[in-house]
Amino acid sequence: MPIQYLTADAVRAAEHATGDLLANGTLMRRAAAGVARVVLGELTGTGGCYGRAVGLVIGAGNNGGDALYAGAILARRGVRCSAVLLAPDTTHSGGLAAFRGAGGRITGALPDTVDLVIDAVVGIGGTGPLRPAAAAVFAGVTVPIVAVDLPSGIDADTGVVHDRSVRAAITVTFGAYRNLHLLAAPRCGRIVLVDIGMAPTDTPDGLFSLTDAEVAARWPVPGPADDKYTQGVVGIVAGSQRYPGAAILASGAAVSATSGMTRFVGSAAEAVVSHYPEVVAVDDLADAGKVQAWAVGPGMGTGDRALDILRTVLAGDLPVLVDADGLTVIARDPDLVRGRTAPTLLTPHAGEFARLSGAAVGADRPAAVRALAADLGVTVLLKGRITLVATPAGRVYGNDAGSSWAATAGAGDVLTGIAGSLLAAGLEPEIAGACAARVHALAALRASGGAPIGASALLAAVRPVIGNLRTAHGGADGHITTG
Ligand SMILES: NC(=O)C1=CN([C@@H]2O[C@H](COP(=O)(O)OP(=O)(O)OC[C@H]3O[C@@H](n4cnc5c(N)ncnc54)[C@H](OP(=O)(O)O)[C@@H]3O)[C@@H](O)[C@H]2O)[C@@H](O)CC1
Ligand SMILES: [K+]
Repeated sequence: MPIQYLTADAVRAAEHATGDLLANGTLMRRAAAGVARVVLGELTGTGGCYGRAVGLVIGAGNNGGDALYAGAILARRGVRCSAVLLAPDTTHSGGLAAFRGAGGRITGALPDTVDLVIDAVVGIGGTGPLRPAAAAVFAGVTVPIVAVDLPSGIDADTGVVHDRSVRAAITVTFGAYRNLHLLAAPRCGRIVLVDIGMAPTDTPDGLFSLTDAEVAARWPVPGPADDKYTQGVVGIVAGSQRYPGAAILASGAAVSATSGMTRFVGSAAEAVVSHYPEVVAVDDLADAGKVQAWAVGPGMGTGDRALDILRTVLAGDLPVLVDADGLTVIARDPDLVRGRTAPTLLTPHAGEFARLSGAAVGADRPAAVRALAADLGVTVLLKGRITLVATPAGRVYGNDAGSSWAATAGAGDVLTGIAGSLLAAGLEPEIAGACAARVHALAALRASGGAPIGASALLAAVRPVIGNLRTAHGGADGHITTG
């Protein structure tokens, strides 16, 4: 099952659906126990709990209540707990009584020496940046911060990171992930999901991510009856004689991502074959031969020839991926793709997205990518540190790349080749996009090892990453016995 991320409203609905558990405070006690468990684990791992000092920053709502109950548990375990109350008149009363009763102290500011700080300013009820008083409390904090539900100052639904916001080492959340845990993953640190006994319902048009196990399970693998044609032949249209790089990278990625066959169309045919002799490369579309999907656009130019190729390919009924220069052509004439019934995947970066939609992506990335997908009636993959793939029906798959090393020239061409080959293998466009984004990100991480990389290094890591994913998730191939 994909991991689901909920909006604040959906979280509240799921909490309310628990009935008594919400009303009698059981959910909050469970949430607090989860926070305390994580904090105790951190303290234990860094020298022990007894006598250690923890500071709590408590806001006006239930998020503060979670932390105060957690503080009570910590205090009873010998942790010295001090809480700063940002809204003393509206502090959660039950939590405050429990905290005080267990020996917790209320202070005007965080003590100079604390081992860890708990951020309980706001949870899903927060809006906007940290207010100045809250920001002032965090200003000098250098120790790890454990965020309750979310790092305060980050929008729960859009993941917008306001200029005054918390950067957490660990985020402890409850019952289900919230949108920001994907959309602002780099600010959340390690995310711990605590089971509090609420069961969110599946929202088809929600936000999801694929687990590595799912990516491994969906990756096309040739079966005993397969030959080079049956696995899906991808046709790459990219690059030019003058600029062969995009052609080579996209074709190489297609060769690496799936077994079977890659065709190439373009004036860089000779250069492509010199790098990848297994590619069947021709200059003209008319000579291309049969494919099961097209991946069109990187470095192909934006002139009449590009328009002709796109017109021909998009008029057919095969799956088509369009990237880079191809997107510039489509931005001038969106009717080329609008209403297309065969699977169609557009893979813009932010600049290309703005050209296609007529406006910058803006703060609410899921909303923007959903709107463009719905408007054009095709699947849209918006590149970025958090790549988002939206279907016209509004379902979004996100992938946190875990690093930004893939922000390098030519990396997009590699993504085109991977996703194009997955389309040819028959994956739905949103799954092809999500799986390609995941493997692309893992390849960047593997290739980098902490140092800058170019797209060639990323491409070279694609095959080992797929192999590792499959091995790690039960995709081992048969073995040969001898003797
Ligand atoms: N329901 C349950 O039993 C369970 C709930 N759970 C927990 O409850 C959390 C949701 O609680 P909630 O709804 O009380 O909202 P919450 O996020 O604590 O605070 C909102 C208040 O803060 C204020 N405020 C707003 N923006 C601000 C800002 N930028 N900077 C500073 N202050 C700001 C604003 O108050 P104002 O000052 O405007 O009066 C607003 O009313 C949820 O995330 C989870 O942790 C779990 O225990 C599971 C069971
Ligand atoms: K918080």
